[in-house]
Amino acid sequence: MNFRPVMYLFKAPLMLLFSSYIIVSLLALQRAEAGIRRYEWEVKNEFKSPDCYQRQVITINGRTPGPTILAQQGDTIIVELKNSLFVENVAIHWHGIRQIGTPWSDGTAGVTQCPILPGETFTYKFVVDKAGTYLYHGHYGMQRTDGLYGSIQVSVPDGVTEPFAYDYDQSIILTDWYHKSSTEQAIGLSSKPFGWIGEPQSLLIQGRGTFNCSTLNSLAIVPGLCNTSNPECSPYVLTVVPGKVYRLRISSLTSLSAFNFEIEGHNMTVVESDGNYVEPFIIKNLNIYSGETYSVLVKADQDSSRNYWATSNVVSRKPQTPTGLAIFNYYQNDPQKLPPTMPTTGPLWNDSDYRLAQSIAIKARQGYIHPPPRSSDRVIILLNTQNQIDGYLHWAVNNVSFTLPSTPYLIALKDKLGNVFDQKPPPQKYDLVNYDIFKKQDNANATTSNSIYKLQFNSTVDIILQNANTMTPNNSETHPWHLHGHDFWVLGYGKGKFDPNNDPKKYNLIDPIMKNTVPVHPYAWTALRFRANNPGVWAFHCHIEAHLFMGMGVVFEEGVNKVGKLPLSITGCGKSKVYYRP
Ligand SMILES: O=C1O[C@H]([C@@H](O)CO)C(O)=C1O
Repeated sequence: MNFRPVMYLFKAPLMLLFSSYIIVSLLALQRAEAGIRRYEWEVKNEFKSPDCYQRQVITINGRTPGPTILAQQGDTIIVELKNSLFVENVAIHWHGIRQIGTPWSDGTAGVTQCPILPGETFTYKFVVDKAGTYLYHGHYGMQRTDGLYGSIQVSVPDGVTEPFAYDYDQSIILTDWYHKSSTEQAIGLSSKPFGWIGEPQSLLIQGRGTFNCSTLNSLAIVPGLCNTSNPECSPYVLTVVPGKVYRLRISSLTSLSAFNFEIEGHNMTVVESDGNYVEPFIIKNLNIYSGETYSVLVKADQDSSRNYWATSNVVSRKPQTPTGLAIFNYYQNDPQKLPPTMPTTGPLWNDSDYRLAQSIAIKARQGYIHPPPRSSDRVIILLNTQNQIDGYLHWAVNNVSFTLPSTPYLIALKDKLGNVFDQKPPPQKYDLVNYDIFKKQDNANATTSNSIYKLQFNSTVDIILQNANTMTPNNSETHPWHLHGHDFWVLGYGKGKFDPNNDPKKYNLIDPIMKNTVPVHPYAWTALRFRANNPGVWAFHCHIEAHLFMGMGVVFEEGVNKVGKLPLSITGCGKSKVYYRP
């Protein structure tokens, strides 16, 4: 009897099993590979005309905004960043990414790393652990203002669906734009007499705006410098197909301005903010502060025979900058065809109640609520003020204006490099009884310091941001505060002075949204809660570029002894350059 066919009968399934094993393994390899997103970026100085006026900007691979990072939850992002700037250092912060286990990749020069020197290549490597809308931008000096920024879009893992449906997904970054470089701005801010940056020259939507060249002072006119027919500054166009739903990931990386964003004739349903699902609410226009991100759903359900305006308008400060314009273009109309209407002008710039109401409306989405701890272990009240220190204008928190040490905190603390910064802890609160937040104050005892708050690892911390009058009578501004390394619960907002005995009773402990950036409104307070459970050193600061530069920030340390071995690549400045010499 010939057994061969029988053998083959056994062999065939075995071979099938084996080959399918190989295919599955190969697929698995591909999956593992697909989980790594590698980028090579070159950061350069170039001339560009984002609003038709040519100035020096900072580009990534020739672009501002830089390339969008598209990733899936759980992916590892590797960015090899070559600093080809002529004379400036650089660092890039991954805004909204918590950097769990990789605090050295947060990209905050002076806090988590030494800045990257010209000619050097630095590798950022981190995991995007939560789906949502995030950003990246320069975090050295005020380089974000020079156009060094972009979007990070993280999608849900395979097999998971979002709690809302849409047909298309698009990131749109809103900014304000200055004709002076960040260095010129920084010189003014740190001079005597003080040179304020002033209001922006134009507002950009996804890196494009239009400056009215005819308003240039005749002395400033250099042929070709301002050219409205330059294609670089043609308005941003979003082409939509009638009947389709668009998820627009609207974010703001302004230097100074708070915005109101609107798409003429179209409602928006807010569904996500800073990487957290929002209980959907419908709005005509969106107030958005620097450092915030929102996903809104927009249905292209209006008259498809015409185009519509998408606009950004300055709110909270008296607008002196023309409306930012983009075109919401219904497919098959000419994308350049201007809408037949006047662009929308937004709400009254000084209607803070309107903005406060929208802040209060934001709640966590049902089914996606992360309830906060019922109580906290520590309450830190941070009074936001303007001050004069030795004749220089600063911003301060509890009368301490923040400065950076030359040795980054993370290296100094983790590797015990000694007292490279002021060891006296900054104040936990201000004089709640006597300080009048409604009056211009001298704040004569204000100082500058690089001291930090040390938080007990795993403790629950409440932060109360208390706004006050500036050094201008009858003036209080809006400050968007951004926390690195964490999302926090937004427990409440209130007008006037925070009352530690009664206001906490009104906190929302049921369905507060978690965010990483939140505004404190004029003459008002905002209460946040977070768990100090991410080993590292984290900045918390006003996201207005000039205000941070003027000292409006603090730093938190938590569980630094639990941080893994620091990569050598983050060292090389301050005391760390001596320490690591063999
Ligand atoms: O920091 C600031 O300085 C100016 C003004 O207060 C002094 O010129 C202003 O509007 C700020 O926000």
